[in-house]
Amino acid sequence: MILGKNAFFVTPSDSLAVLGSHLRHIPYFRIEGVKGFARSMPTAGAIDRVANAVGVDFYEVPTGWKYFGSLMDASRLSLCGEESFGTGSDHIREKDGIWAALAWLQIIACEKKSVEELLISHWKRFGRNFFTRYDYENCNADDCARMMHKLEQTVTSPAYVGTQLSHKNKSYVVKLADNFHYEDPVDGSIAARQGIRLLFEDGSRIIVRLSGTGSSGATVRIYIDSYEKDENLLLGDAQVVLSPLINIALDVTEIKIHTGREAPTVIT
Ligand SMILES: O=P(O)(O)OC[C@H]1O[C@H](O)[C@H](O)[C@@H](O)[C@@H]1O
Repeated sequence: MILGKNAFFVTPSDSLAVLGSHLRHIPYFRIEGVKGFARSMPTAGAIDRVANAVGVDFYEVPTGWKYFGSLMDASRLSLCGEESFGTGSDHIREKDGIWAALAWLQIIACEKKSVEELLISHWKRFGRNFFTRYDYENCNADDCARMMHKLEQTVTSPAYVGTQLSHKNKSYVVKLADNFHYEDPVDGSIAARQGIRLLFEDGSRIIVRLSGTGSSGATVRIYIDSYEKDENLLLGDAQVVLSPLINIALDVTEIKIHTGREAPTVIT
C-alpha cells in the first residue's frame, strides 16, 4: 500500500497506473523494454488509459495471480496489479510489495515530486478513477447464487445496452454488460463467468462477483469504479464522488433484498 505525507492514500489501481506511466525511470525497463501491462478485471481502469497513451499491450484478466504468470512466462508482461493491492513485475512470478515500494521511491526521486503531487499530475493528464469495494461476507450461498443469476439475466438482455441508470443528479449510460469471459492468449484456456461487468459510456464501471477465497458461505464483492475527467472534480472527496454509482450498484444488484444485509461487512 502506498501512502503519501499526511496519510495521502493511493488506491492500488492508481498506484499501478502511476508506475506504468513512469517506468522509464527504472533501469530494468530501460534495458529490458516494456512488454505489456495487465490488471485483474475488477481493478479500476486507470492503467488502461496509460497503456493506450504509451502504446503498450494491455490485458484484462480474471482475479487470480496465475493469469499474470501465464503472460509473464510468454514474455508478454512487464507490470501487473490488482485492486486487492498485489503489484508486480516479471522479475518474479508473484506479487512483490517491496519491489513496488522501491519502484515508487525511484519515481519520486527522479520526478522530485511528492506522492500527492504525482497523483495530481496523473489525474490531470488521464482523469481519475475513484474506486471502492464493498464486501458482504458469510452470506447464504443459495441467496447469492440467485442474486447473481437474476443480475446476469437482467443486464445481459440485449435491450439493456443504452439503459440510463441515475441517482440524484448523476446518470450513467450502459455501454456493455456481460459475465466476464477470458481466453488466455498464451495457451487458449478459457475462464468463463468471472464476474458481472456493467461498463458505462463515460468509462465508469460496476463489477459484481463472488469471492473464490471466502471460508464459509458466500462473499459478494461489489467494485465501484467511477471515472471523472472534469478538472474541477478531480480533487473531490472520494466518498462523495462515488456515492451515486454506489447507490446505483446497490439498486441494480438488489443486494439488500437478496442477502438481507443492510450494509457491507467491509468497505475498502
Ligand atoms: O476476491 P477473491 O476471489 O476472494 O480473491 C482475492 C485474492 O485471492 C488471491 O490472493 C489471489 O492471488 C488474488 O489475485 C486475489 O485478489
